[in-house]
Amino acid sequence: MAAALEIAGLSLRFGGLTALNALDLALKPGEAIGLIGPNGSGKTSLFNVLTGHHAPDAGSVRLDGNETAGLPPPRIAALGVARTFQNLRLLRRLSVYENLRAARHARAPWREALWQTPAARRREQDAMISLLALFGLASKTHEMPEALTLVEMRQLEIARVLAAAPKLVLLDEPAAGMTPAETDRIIRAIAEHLLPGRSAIVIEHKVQLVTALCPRIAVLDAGRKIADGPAAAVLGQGEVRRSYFGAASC
Ligand SMILES: Nc1ncnc2c1ncn2[C@@H]1O[C@H](COP(=O)(O)OP(=O)(O)OP(=O)(O)O)[C@@H](O)[C@H]1O
Repeated sequence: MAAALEIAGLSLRFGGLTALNALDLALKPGEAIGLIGPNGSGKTSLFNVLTGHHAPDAGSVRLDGNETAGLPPPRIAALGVARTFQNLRLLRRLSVYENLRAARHARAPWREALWQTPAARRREQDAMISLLALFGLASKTHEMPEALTLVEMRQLEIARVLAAAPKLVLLDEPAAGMTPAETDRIIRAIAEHLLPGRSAIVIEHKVQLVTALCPRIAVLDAGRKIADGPAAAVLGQGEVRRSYFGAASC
């Protein structure tokens, strides 16, 4: 089966610091992979290259066979890559509904946003409201993001990703700051609404979330991939346990 995402020999440097070092990683269509590694191991840098926020120093990124490395972020978003951020990036001056609509139009052609017929605008409104309802936000449509709880903000971020109808989803610590019960809720929302039919990379320090969502895990350490395979096997490897969980847990 052709890869949905194929990363080969990817390197990214910041001056003398190598954030990504000759990284290879391939995802099949519909595959969800967990990406773990200690702080500073290059996880967010990889997302930044995949979304076009950093141009790599070497290597290639192919999305459905199309080279995307070095393209600007709007071009990559238009090709179907959407992400969430570890430190939420909601549009604070826009309502919940407007946040969702802006995310949809980040992928849809601008002409579509400008020249919508009243019927098309109504259809879009209905679709956006249904999406908010999926994430338990129907009663918050006109609220500003600051009025939401942390879980609601993260639900909105995930709804924004879904509104962009992406092929590849990049989730950066979607349960950061959440209690175990809240983490369970977000796991359910991601599993039921976001992952089906899409490829995904999930960065997360919480093993509970990674193992619930991702049958496969890759591990980065100092910009290199040190393990990649079925979740249970990878988490059981001595090198991974030493690098990720610290010597105490070995
Ligand atoms: N814009 C930047 N300029 C300079 N150095 C950077 C920049 N972004 C990241 N780095 C460095 O690149 C390395 C990889 O950082 P990155 O944020 O990708 O790691 P991470 O695995 O996502 O870490 P964390 O789990 O703490 O978010 C780190 O040493 C970091 O300090």
